Amino acid sequence: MSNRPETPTLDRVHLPSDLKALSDAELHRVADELRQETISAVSETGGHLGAGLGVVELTVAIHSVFDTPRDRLIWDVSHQCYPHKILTGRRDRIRTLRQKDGLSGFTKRSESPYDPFGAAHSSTSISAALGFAVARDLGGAPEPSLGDAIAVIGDGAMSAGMAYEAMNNAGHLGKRLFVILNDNEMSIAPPVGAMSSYLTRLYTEGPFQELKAVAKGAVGFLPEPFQEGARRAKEMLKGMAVGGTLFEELGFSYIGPIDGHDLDQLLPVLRTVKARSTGPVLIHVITKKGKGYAPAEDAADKGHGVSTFDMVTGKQKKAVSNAPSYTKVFAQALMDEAERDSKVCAVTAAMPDGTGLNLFAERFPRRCFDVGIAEQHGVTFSAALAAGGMKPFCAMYSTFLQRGYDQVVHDVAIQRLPVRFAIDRAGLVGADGATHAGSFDIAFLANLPGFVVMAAADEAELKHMVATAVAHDDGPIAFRFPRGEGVGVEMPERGEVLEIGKGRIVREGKGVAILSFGTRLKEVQDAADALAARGITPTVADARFAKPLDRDLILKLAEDHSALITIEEGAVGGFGSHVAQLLAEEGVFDRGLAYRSMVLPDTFIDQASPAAMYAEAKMNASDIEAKVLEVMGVAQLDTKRA
Ligand SMILES: Cc1ncc(C[n+]2csc(CCOP(=O)(O)OP(=O)(O)O)c2C)c(N)n1
Ligand SMILES: CC(=O)[C@@H](O)[C@H](O)COP(=O)(O)O
Ligand SMILES: [Mg+2]
Repeated sequence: MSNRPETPTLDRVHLPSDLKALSDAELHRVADELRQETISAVSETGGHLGAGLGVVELTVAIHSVFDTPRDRLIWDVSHQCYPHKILTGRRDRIRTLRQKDGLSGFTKRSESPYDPFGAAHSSTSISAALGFAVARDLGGAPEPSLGDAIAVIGDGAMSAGMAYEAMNNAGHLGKRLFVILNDNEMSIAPPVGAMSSYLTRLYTEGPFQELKAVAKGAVGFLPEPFQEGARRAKEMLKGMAVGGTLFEELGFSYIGPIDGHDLDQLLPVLRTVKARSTGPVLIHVITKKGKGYAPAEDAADKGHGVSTFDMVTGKQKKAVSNAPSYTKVFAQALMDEAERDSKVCAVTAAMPDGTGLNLFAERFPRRCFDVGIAEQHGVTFSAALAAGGMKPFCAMYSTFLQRGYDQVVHDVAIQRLPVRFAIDRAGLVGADGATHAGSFDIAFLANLPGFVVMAAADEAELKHMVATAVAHDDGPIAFRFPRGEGVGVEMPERGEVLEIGKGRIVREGKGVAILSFGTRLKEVQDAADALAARGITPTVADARFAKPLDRDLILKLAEDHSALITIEEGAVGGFGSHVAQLLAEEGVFDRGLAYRSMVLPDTFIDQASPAAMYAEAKMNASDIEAKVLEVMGVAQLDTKRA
């Protein structure tokens, strides 16, 4: 397979409107070439491969039947949108995916009119499609004017409550709306839960084969698709607990299941629903994640997320690691603790591999719970596990915990329940960009009464924080750590229980103190080394806790130095804001302390490498060095104290 495939038919397609001039036979060729082009592009960029390969035919069919961008097409999560981007005028930039100044790996309103609604967190597509449908019917008509609304949502995303909230509302409103359920029996990991089993039953039981046969032949059910589809679905469900498909109960016409890789099924079904439908319709499409590329199809994760790879062998080019990843350190530390304490248990919301809990699940299957994409439920479930006497570790990415925030406040914090939040992907994450940045958790947790909020400065600190969290039974506690590998520090045999609300001095200096919260500590140390060459020797401290603050340490640093700088991998409103509040309340500013806080800027930073993103945020070692020089300039260093 050459790295740049021959794509004579795809080359004729610059925009979706070009598809309309093609015969169905030519559309088949477009789909085949689009698949090769997607594989080729991702082999150079890395990214989300399997999901896009699974919707190649669906993408061609939707764009050839519907009239995008007037018809609003909304991809749920949108990690499957690369073929869509290739067909919608972005093929010339597709090899810049997920890179600085390149195309986003997700749909993005600012990138193209063919991306009417951005996404990257799951299960928002039906709500968005319904909003467009209602805006259309109310006469809201920005350019291009509003046509149909189509949501494509995966079976994994259908585990989240939000999808049902939207369907409940859509069924009630009865608006013309299309939901395409892309069922590939995969989330990132194999999907879990009763809903997943339900979907499987819809097509694995006998009647599906019958329906499939009807669909394959003369597509005989099409003249009256809704009635026939509904009738068959009901037949299918005879003997099951419910009387019709769940979707019908919610007010949708149900069509399917149909083979999502067969354009001869997809095209007539979509043409028919477009011509005839008046209300909400759910089209249940069966696909294969990774379809058409053996290394993806054969992989356990179906090629969900890959680094750059060799197209012929599928072998991914992974960077050599110098230290264990924070995720692995967390998982290992938690397993060690669980070995000693049978109350330790763990909760993930559809991210077992990403959070390292796949390892925990292998060792302690009864104490590990994958709740599906259901962060809200995951948090409340953890709260009740804690109320029931267990020691739950609710392991979530910072960005996804946002979805469970009310539950964090209402179910955990107010009830002062000892849920342990292991917050992975804290700070800027790189190629996934702004939607996945873990920017806000310090701010949204440290303002909650009774919460303990920690950030690990390195992997040894992370191990201590896991031990601290196990021991802390008096209310909620959170610890955050970033994506990627640690700094390579020596690891303690066993995590040590830290004193709550106490930081540590890392190096003694004078004049300026830098108080770090989290893994910027390494950059701070590098900056301090560089400053030493100029004869400037800042004190460096690791706060460990944003809540409760180490008041003694902070006030002592303020007392002993002329200037204080705080730094954290989070947005304004977090650690630095709490320090500033303390300093103000204690009248320290009145006594002339120069204070600066280094936080993420008040913008959403687009995808790039984490280092480039932190450079944009002005938070790398050179920026810290510059900040020290700046603050020394304005501090008019008190020589007595210096
Ligand atoms: C709220 C939220 N939680 C978790 C994720 C991480 N995530 C991204 S894709 C994915 C699996 C989605 O599965 P599915 O919807 O079936 O799509 P597929 O990849 O199978 O096409 C998960 C868990 C997310 N994007 N959003
Ligand atoms: C689309 C999505 O939300 C996930 O696939 C995410 O990109 C995974 O991120 P990590 O690579 O950091 O696990
Ligand atoms: Mg899926």
